[in-house]
Amino acid sequence: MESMGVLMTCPMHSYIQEELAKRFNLFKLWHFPSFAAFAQVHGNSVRAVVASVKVGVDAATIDSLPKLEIVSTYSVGYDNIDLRKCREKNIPVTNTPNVLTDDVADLAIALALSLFCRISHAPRSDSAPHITPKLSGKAVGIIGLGRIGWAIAKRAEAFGCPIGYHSRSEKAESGYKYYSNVLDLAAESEVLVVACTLSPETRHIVNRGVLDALGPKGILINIGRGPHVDEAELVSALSEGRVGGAGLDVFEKEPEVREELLRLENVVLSPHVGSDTVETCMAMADLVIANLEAHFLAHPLLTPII
Ligand SMILES: O=CC(=O)O
Repeated sequence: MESMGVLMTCPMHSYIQEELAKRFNLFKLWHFPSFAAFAQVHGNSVRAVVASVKVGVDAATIDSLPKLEIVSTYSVGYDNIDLRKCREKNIPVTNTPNVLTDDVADLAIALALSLFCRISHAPRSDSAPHITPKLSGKAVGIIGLGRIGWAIAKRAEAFGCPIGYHSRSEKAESGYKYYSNVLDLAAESEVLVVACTLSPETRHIVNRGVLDALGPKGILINIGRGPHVDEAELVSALSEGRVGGAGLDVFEKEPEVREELLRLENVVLSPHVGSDTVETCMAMADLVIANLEAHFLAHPLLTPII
């Protein structure tokens, strides 16, 4: 498959770059001055695009690559891939579900623990008492009970937390309390976790009303996508003490992070690293490659979205 042209949209973990380069004719878009400059010279050679959360694939990119056969994103989320255009052109799209579920769920719990226990604010000496709320037993509300939401629920259950959730439909088999309305879920939660996929319907699913329902003792954890939360409203709610705290791995205008969030005391931030462990980066890379190989060998795709 060495002759198959594969375009990476942005730098990713060195393992995926090396493994793709061993198997395909790899183009690294960031080595070119612009996409237009790249497409003019190599556009006809690209049979596959490997995207990621940082740089997806829009309609114009797809239209500029006449031989494009498949898009494989090195992420579980695919909100930055133009699925409508891919459908129109019969281009399959794959993602990397399952392999990153544990890491993202672990990070959600880590952010909650860090906020409650104020780990990064703990004094170095015992000059001042460091007494904080505890996570164990707090009511946890999860927006989106998919694979990741479910894994977060299992972890929170181990902390003795009662679990509620909101999703498009009830999942009675979970045994958790279902809320058809996010406001009601927020009102009954002490920890509200965003774990749904981003779509026009879930954009700003956490708005001023939801933040006020969560209240001054509640904390918000977002390991989904930045635009799930109305960030301007979150900043106001945090500054005015209308919400207790926030643990955020994702931001509305990544990679930018609002100044106010960097200054607030009741906030813990991580730079969209939910799946960035060594093991998971390798597993995600292997899945991207397995999908590309399956496609070029005309085998069934492992994790198709469309
Ligand atoms: O955000 C991370 C992913 O979608 O994989």
